[in-house]
Amino acid sequence: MGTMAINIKYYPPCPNPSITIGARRHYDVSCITLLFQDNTGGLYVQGTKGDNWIRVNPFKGAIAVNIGKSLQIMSNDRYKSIEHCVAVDSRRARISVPLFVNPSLNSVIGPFPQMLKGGEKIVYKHVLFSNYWDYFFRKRPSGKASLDFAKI
Ligand SMILES: O=C(O)CCC(=O)C(=O)O
Ligand SMILES: [Fe+2]
Repeated sequence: MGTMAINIKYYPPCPNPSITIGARRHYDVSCITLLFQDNTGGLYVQGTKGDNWIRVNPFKGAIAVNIGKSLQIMSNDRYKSIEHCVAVDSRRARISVPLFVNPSLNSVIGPFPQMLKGGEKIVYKHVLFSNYWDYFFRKRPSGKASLDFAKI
């Protein structure tokens, strides 16, 4: 069984958005993050070539699903985690509610055999999730290089 954690985030209006950031660029350590957001907007994800930020426009009733680093390991890179950040708005407050779905701390994570195509090279070893968690948060703020911990 995994664990779930919910955050409730309030971003007040900010008079100077060009020199302020709501949430720094980072990856999530989770398997997946379900993100409920109001209609203010402000979430950006990194484009796949790593050179542009794409605005995730809020859509009434929609839940944004973000892949985290743990699912990237479990899927042997088939599902890649995405870097994201939050910009603030000069006039409008924003509320977002991310629900993080994580492996339990005492579980061992690694590529699922069912996820591997025939002959696919395994790129991650099995690691205790609590050790990976510690490593990830020692590498604050971004989690960017955290996959090194599990790389073969
Ligand atoms: O507020 C948001 O839209 C995203 C928050 C986030 O990325 C996080 O809490 O990890
Ligand atoms: Fe995040």
